[in-house]
Amino acid sequence: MSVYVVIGSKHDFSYALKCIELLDKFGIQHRLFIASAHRTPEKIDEILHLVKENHIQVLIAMAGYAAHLPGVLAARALCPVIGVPLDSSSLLGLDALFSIVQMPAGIPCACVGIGESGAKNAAILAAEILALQNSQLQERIKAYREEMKEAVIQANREIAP
Ligand SMILES: Nc1c(C(=O)O)ncn1[C@@H]1O[C@H](COP(=O)(O)O)[C@@H](O)[C@H]1O
Repeated sequence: MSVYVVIGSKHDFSYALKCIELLDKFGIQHRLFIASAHRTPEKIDEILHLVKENHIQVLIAMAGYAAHLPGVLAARALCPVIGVPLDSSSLLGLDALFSIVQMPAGIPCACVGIGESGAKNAAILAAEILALQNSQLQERIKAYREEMKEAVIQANREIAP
């Protein structure tokens, strides 16, 4: 049970961390790569080779600007790819969002929201996909939701004890 996380630049690292923190919480193994469909197409080949060799079931790809990285990975890998649009450009992630979400029919790329919450949701969505075949992981997702619920209940107690 392992997920590869690919970021388009070292400058995207803080978003990758948010995602990886949650993958760790769910006990999902992961490996992080920095690779760009534009700048390092050879590195993409290398990653895709590892995806196949290691039977990776989900890929998470994060990029800002014209975010071709998730779509290129989706075109070449058979497993689901979750794209995370990042707000690194002056268009605040709208450019990346459209690049990821508007894939032509035939090559889907899942797309979560822009930035940090998207990075977190990508990890949770990956966990949900993997949990289809793993009841222990399903239990961890349930526990995570319970934790969130508790946090809201606690916050209510604090404002209206
Ligand atoms: N969108 C892509 C791709 C790609 O799609 O191949 N490669 C890098 N990038 C993005 O460019 C932004 C600026 O990168 P730099 O800060 O390195 O110039 C990053 O947010 C990266 O994800």
